[in-house]
Amino acid sequence: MSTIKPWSEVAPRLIEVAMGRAPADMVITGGQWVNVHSGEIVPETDVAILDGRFAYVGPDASHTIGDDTEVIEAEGRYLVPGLCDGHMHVESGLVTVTEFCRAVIPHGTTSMFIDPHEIANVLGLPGVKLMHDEAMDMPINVHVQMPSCVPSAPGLETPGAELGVAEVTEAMGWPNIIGLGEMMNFPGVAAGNATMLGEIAATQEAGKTVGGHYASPDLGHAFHAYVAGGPADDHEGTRKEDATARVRQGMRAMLRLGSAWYDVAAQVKAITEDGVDSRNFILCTDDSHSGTLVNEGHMNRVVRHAIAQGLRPITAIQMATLNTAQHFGLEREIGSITPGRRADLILSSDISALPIELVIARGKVMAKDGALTAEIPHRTYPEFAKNTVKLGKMLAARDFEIAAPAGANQVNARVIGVIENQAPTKALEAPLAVEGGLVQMDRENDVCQIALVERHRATGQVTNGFVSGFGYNIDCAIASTVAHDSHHMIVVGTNREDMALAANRLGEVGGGIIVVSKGKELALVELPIAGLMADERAEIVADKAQKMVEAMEACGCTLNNAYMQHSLLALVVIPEIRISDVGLVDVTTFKKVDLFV
Ligand SMILES: Nc1ncnc2[nH]cnc12
Ligand SMILES: [Mn+2]
Repeated sequence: MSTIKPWSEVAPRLIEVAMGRAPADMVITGGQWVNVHSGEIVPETDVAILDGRFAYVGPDASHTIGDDTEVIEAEGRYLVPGLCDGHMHVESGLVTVTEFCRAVIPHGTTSMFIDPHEIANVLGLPGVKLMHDEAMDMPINVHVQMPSCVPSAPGLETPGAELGVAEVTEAMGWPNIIGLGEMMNFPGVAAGNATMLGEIAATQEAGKTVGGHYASPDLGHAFHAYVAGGPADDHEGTRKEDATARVRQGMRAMLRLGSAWYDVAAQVKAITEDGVDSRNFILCTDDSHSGTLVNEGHMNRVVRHAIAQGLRPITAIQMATLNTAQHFGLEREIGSITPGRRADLILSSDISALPIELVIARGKVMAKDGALTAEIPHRTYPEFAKNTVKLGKMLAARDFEIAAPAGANQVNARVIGVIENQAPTKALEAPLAVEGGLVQMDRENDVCQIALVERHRATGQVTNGFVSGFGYNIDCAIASTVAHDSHHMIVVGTNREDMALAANRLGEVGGGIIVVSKGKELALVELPIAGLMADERAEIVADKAQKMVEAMEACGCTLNNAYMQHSLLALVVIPEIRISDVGLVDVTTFKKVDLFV
């Protein structure tokens, strides 16, 4: 258990160190202090640390050095506060909280704000508690938001569990809950839905932060009503005006750079072009899969990217440290290198390229030059969190057949259009031929089938539809039990026998992602925990995921991080159109729509 003593308990000893009456545990000398409070870079600064907290930050800490003090010479390198991810889903990394932390600490991440609504949709409150308890044992600060929308859109999907005001109220009493997870049911808020407002009230009464999710381009009355309802931030903006609107209304604008959501560049223009105050902007990742974590980075990648868009380095760093801490009411615990705060600090020789050369968390050296140097014990998950894929029957090609209306020899079908590097989809229509009473795919025009296979209640139910934009051009099928947010199983394919094979195989292994073609398994990423996560190291999962990506490419896929798009096709709270166990959902009207126009 990695505990951090409260400031009040450590204060007397911090004073002794600052006065030179007692030795520090650690002193870092001669750094350039990235002061996120004043916006300055203060040269020749020393830092003294005791009991995991900063005791002294100033020009000379020699009076705090004792015989057993560990002295680290910064030699003019930048002293950067440990980086914070303001909104993320651990499950999108395909690994557990422990393995996610193991992967991101070397990138300089020392605080994470996680919304475990993914495991909540599969295992309910017990699943949230599993990740909440695991997070408390981490050597970095992993704060948990209580999921607010399980289901994400009542009546439009049937997840494996349901959460409401009672569960939120209970969780608000847990020690590591920082607030409410993203309030995705934005039409419900605008409609004054009692459950949504009850959850928000329970959060506010507990003095905690309400996370938002307003995934709509409508900045009119519905947006104003949403803000009035209480959500305090939002990460679903994609345009400059989205960011400005949120900040003007007193929300924090969370700009995300995930594996496949590139929403920083457009929105940061509100600051760089229009001069909007940056203090209410926060950087986050939302969804990073294991390959991104292992090969590109985590919050260091987001900060570098934000600087590359023209932000002053200190502004980008504020958006990933102090701004985040202030948003969650933690500015006196994390987010800056100042006395009393948790001693989370990065040493870096270049404030723009931000190479992460040393990572200190809670006063302990955790990583050097990109490699973890501290031990983090492996976490074993209980049996109830496994074998969560319940298909109820062996699926066959006929389960994926789409019957045409009687007598039709052509139909006009609604098609989900995926958009590269964006979470939203396009609602398309396509003329499709009918043969033998069955609607045919149109590989020439990149229209293949999509199916949602119900996997929580063993109903054997399959909902079929069409999708476009992946580029698959041979007989193949890709199936995944990571299918935000209800996490049934999404199967995309050009061949119905392959679709059945893919689905049945995932049922056998307890969940994951699989690519099959012409009856052969090309790649498989097993995710035994809730069908969402592996309890293996991120490097191993990333390697398997890379083979999965290459297999998708071998099937003709040309999309960047197509797996991420695949995993969002059931997310009935991001426009324009999604597939659900209730059918096709128009997410601009929040209504079920027919497959044929
Ligand atoms: N951006 C997002 N909004 C809602 N649910 C999600 N699950 C993963 N990413 C999400
Ligand atoms: Mn969201």
